[in-house]
Amino acid sequence: MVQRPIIKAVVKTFKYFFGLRFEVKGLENFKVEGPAVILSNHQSVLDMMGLMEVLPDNCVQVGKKELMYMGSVGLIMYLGGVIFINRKSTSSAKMVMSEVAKTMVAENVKVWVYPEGTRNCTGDLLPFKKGAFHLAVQAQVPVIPVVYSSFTSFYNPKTKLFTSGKIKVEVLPPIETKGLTSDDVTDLSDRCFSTMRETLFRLSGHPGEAKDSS
Ligand SMILES: CCCCCCCCCCCCCCC(=O)SCCNC(=O)CCNC(=O)[C@H](O)C(C)(C)COP(=O)(O)OP(=O)(O)OC[C@H]1O[C@@H](n2cnc3c(N)ncnc32)[C@H](O)[C@@H]1OP(=O)(O)O
Ligand SMILES: CCCCCCCC/C=C\CCCCCCCC(=O)OC[C@@H](O)COP(=O)(O)O
Repeated sequence: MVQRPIIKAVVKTFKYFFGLRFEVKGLENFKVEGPAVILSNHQSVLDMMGLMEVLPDNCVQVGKKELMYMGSVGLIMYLGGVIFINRKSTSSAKMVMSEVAKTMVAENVKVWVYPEGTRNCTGDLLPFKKGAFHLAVQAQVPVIPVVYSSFTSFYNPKTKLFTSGKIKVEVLPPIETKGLTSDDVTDLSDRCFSTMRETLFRLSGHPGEAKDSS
């Protein structure tokens, strides 16, 4: 898909306009052979810049179906291969995800999912939805967590705070799912949640947590 690198290159440039800097660690963790499910925290539309900053080749994202109707932006997402799901219908979303489990393996594609299922700019994580973990277990592919530090020091839509800022990004080591079954989904989700929350607090200098000094 020739359009994906073009979308990535264009969206990446938006950071200069918004005064955002990214400091990325762990990109080598994306170098797993074959498909994988990538998970990340989701704070705001600003995440689209963070997504493009690290997006590996051959990777599509899962998005809510309402985004498809956002005019030309929806069309660009469609052309970029975004998989649209209906969050209001668990059965329809599950059906789409099980198709994705088959095609990602057949076509060697990585799938990026926001397991919180919605934007959340509180400086913490929302409880994870299960879809991404069922997907990884059904496809028997690793899960790769990616964590972005909290935006709260420079971005808060409620108080209309929006200044320039630095976002720390860490791509964590892959977590294998080979041999896991649907009975293991809750454990897998809990494990990813704890690891990602710990990393979020470390990267953001959350009170009571060791602040990342780099
Ligand atoms: C110039 C401009 C250019 C712009 C270009 C930019 C391009 C980039 C675009 C990027 C798009 C980004 C979009 C971001 C979003 O839209 S985030 C919102 C959408 N994403 C999600 O919602 C993903 C996370 N959600 C899930 O995974 C959910 O689980 C979901 C599948 C949607 C189902 O929702 P829900 O029912 O609310 O979830 P639960 O997790 O509570 O599940 C209920 C029970 O069902 C079981 N379950 C879930 N999934 C499966 C499955 N696949 N197979 C089997 N069973 C499943 C789950 O275990 C629950 O049952 P139990 O309680 O465990 O018994
Ligand atoms: C003041 C902020 C202005 C920010 C503009 C930043 C520009 C960023 C680059 C890309 C252009 C727009 C792409 C739009 C994609 C929107 C993805 C998104 O964030 O969808 C929200 C969805 O996940 C969850 O929705 P809800 O939180 O449940 O509703």
